[in-house]
Amino acid sequence: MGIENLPRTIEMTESADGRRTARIVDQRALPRDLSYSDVKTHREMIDAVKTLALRGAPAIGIGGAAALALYAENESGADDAAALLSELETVAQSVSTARPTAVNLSWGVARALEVARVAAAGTAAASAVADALVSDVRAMIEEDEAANRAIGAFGAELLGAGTRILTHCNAGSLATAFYGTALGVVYAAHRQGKIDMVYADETRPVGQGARLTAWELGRAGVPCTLICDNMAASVMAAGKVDAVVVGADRICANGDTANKIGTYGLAVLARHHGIPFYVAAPTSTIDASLAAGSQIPIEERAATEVSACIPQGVEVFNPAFDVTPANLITAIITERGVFDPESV
Ligand SMILES: CSC[C@H]1O[C@H](OP(=O)(O)O)[C@H](O)[C@@H]1O
Repeated sequence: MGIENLPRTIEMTESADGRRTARIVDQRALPRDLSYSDVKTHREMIDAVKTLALRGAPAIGIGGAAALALYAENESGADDAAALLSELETVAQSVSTARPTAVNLSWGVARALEVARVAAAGTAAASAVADALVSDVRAMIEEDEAANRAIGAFGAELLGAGTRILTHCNAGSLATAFYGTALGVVYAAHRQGKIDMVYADETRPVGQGARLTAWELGRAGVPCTLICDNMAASVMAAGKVDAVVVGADRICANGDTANKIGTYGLAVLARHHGIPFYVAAPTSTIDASLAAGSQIPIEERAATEVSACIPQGVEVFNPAFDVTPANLITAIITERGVFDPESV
């Protein structure tokens, strides 16, 4: 067992019929089945992101860029580079708004659009633009894994022997191209023999912790105890947690951080119990255009995610994320190093 047992979350390949394909792990089927979906159009990618087949901030950033590459290779009938670029400007709008909170999605789409613009400036052939888009998605995948391994290394330095971590949702290999951010810290520290236990919050309502984090850690051979979200306080009070490490979907200029709903509560609990609270994220998750967390758009999802049996006439509130203020975050771990939240 080890991280080599983990699947690659997204890869650009070709299907048997020769069409360009983004092969993704269909995370909706885990932990029951490890199955893959072959995404061939930008609308299929939008659907994969909206339905959480592909999820996790860095992973959907790569998916967003792949959507433009798939459009260019499989859908466009443009006669030349200029016409294709014009079509991609429209496609980019629909892809980048598939989910509002993780800045990585719009970051990945914007990067792809710039790759297309640069390619189109140097060629009249639409096929050359498509090739450039596919190549850059592959580069993005490699860069993301490298960033995660750097985050892991920096994060592991913060932890001592016998560390017990609590984490929330899935900021693991499945949320990225490979290796993960918060779980990247866990994997690096585990390799150094520092991890005694990882408490994984189930993470209501969609269960990314139970379905994905516990599955990943099991395959990687990392000790994991699954808990309900409402057990985190008691586990901390019992002195069983040495550090909380979570991912992020958007980090503002002042260090306020959006992450899976329930993260803010963990930060308050950690502060009450004197436990360090770390956010692990690549710099592509930083949105310096937003001054503070109050400006972060918070996705609200379907009521049916909360419960299958909702009494007639009962309202349901299902925000998928919340914002942790910078003053509750001990440090933000990026591929460039560890930073105070206010100076990230
Ligand atoms: C490193 S992934 C960041 C972030 O994305 C997850 O949200 P979702 O499962 O809805 O895509 C969760 O907030 C992770 O911490």
